[in-house]
Amino acid sequence: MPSRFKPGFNLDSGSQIPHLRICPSLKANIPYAHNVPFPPPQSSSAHAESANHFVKAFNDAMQVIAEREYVGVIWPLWEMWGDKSRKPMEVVSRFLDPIIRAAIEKRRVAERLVGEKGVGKGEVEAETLLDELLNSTSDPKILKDETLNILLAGRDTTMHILTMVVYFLSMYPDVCARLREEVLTHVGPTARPTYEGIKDMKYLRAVINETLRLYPSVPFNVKECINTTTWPSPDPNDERPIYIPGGAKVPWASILMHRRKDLWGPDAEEFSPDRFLDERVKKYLLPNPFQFLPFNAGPRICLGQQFAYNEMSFMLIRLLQSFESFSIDEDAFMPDARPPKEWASAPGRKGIDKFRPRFHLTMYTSDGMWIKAKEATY
Ligand code: HEM
Repeated sequence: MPSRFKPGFNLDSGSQIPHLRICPSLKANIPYAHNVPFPPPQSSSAHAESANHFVKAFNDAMQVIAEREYVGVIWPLWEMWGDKSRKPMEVVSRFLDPIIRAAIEKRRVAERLVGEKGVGKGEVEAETLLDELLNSTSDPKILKDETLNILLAGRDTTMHILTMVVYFLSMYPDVCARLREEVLTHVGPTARPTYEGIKDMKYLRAVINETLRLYPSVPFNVKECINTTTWPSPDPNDERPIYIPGGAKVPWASILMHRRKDLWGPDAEEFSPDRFLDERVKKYLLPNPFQFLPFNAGPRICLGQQFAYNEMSFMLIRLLQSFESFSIDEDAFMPDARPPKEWASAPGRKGIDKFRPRFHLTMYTSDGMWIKAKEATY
């Protein structure tokens, strides 16, 4: 890992989705900061290029979809002269379609072989998400939709939180040192983290949760009310309920709820992982667990929640085994990815943080997060 990151790295776990294994994108070029004087020559292999185009087109398509959400039901008027998602989706399809066709073909061959040996269909061992999906269908459209769905749900969300954890570790070296101590005590400097071991790492979970609280990957959400209903008034002195007509769209923002001082205490804007471990749990969180909703709740709760915790923990343990501290490389940020100067005097995180958050369907940092990492000496 350290050798790959040698000249400075842009943490983009999204390009390393091991569970999907649909794009061998580690072959794609690692991005270099705009101010690196002598970036090493970039690979121009066909695969590197198509993986880069795919990532860009996928992001562009999400931007279009997010804009449609902002505009609301009249979005088709905005696209009277053409479907804005068409071009990026063509690039996405050019990348994905051959992978899906190859997977279907591979499955056909495998099933023919197991059939000849007398083993039934559906018993082909699934190694990847696509393999698993192929156990249920060979319809290329469904396979493509499901793959893209999981790519969006499972890549950008996890990528954002990993990026933000590393950002917070750079901002708060004491948190980094304590977390690294936990990693070395529980896992050691080189051993492979296990599911059981990760479960015992309370501080790691607290760091991830505190990051999910302050910068949730899905900061805004909107649900549609199917039937007319009423909600209790949020004002305890007002007994009159709020009328919600059937079909009404109800937007809500976990990022605002997660930072409310009445719900989290006077230090709600501070990065303090201990709030998930000390007396603040009893005081603020336990009486009202629904105030912490990075994965939403109820029947549409994130299906990948546990997977995500595990994946992020694994990645962070591996990172902290290799590196002992991090610092933000402010000069490496493109000028428009830095927070505007006037934000410095703003209250709360806006005045503290050193990057400019962006949002389409999920949160992200434009131009990545530029961090310097100090290699571990143990
Ligand atoms: C930090 C990581 C993640 C966060 C913060 C996150 C957050 C969320 C949220 C807020 C929703 C609900 C959206 C809504 O209200 O409609 C959701 C849904 C979903 N997530 Fe995640 N997610 C994460 C990782 C993952 C991963 C790794 C996967 C799969 C590998 C995944 C799969 C899904 C799926 C399939 C849904 C849709 C569930 C449904 O509509 O019934 N998520 N996620």
